[in-house]
Amino acid sequence: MTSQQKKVVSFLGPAASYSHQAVRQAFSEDQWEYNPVVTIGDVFDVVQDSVSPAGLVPFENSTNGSVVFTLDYLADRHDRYPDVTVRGEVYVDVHHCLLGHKALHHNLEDGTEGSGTCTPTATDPSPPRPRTKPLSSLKHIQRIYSHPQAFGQCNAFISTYLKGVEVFEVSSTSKAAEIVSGDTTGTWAAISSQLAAETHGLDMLGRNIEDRTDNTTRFLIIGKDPKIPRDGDLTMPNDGQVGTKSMVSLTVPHDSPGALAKALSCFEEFGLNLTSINSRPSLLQPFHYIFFLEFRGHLYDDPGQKVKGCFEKLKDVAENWRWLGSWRTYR
Ligand SMILES: O=C(O)C(=O)C[C@]1(C(=O)O)C=C[C@@H](O)C=C1
Repeated sequence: MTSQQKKVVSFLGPAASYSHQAVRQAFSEDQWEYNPVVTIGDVFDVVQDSVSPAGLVPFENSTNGSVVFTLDYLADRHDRYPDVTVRGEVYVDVHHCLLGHKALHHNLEDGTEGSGTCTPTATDPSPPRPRTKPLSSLKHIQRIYSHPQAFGQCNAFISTYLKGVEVFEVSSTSKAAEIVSGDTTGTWAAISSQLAAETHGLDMLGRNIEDRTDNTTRFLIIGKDPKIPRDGDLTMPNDGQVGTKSMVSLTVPHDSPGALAKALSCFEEFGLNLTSINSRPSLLQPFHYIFFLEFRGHLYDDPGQKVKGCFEKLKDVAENWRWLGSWRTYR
């Protein structure tokens, strides 16, 4: 297939981000052109504006929770993304590395000294133990760069071995590696992937520095036309499907006792199993919320009319609600 015939999938770049790795898992490079963009908002923009029929965004991490940037775009408070729907999901095992430049006079003992435990304080009497030790001295490190999500997944390592080091939040983990590759002082480090170390020729100062071995990020595939990517367009096989999921966002009358319970009972009534609930400020009034519900079921593969039945009921109890997509799941 020539590059002109390929469809475009957009994701949070630059190359070597975890989003890029998720794209490689789900979209064959034979059929898809990979388009790294700068922010999660850019992914929504190019999908809504039909520049790209598919996009991929991080949604939640098993250690650090929801990716609030993505929830905020799905909340679509300014009606900027009326046609964007979720079309699929991809899971990536996330193993972070500390990347930078080894100290010139490097003494291994410098980096691994201490008991590997963080000092207990009044606010954190039993701080978590890091799973791994640095691979070389970190005494020279003065700055660490990464995506806010990645910092939240490596608390124990940072608070034990990089205490007091200045933290810089950037748009992605691969952006962090790119910035550190341009460092001429040799004192900056990035929390990023093994692929980013190879891409930017950085030294590995720490490996598997995430707090938990089961650290996993779930990404959502978004599209505009519900037929793209249509079943079978993805490299993900049709076989191996374990079920379906859908997502809705909703607001309920704030001063009506039981309003949220009534909305949730619509799912119970039709035997639809909820798999996640998130909320973000609605920004209509302070401390009012928009809720995001995911459940097992598919709007267009709905033999018992359960999803349609639930949505009919939801119309009566929700103030506002929106179907945000239905997709097949593989785990
Ligand atoms: O920065 C990246 O590499 C991303 O793809 C973003 C992101 C996220 O926002 O969750 C993805 C996976 C990891 O959890 C850390 C960062």
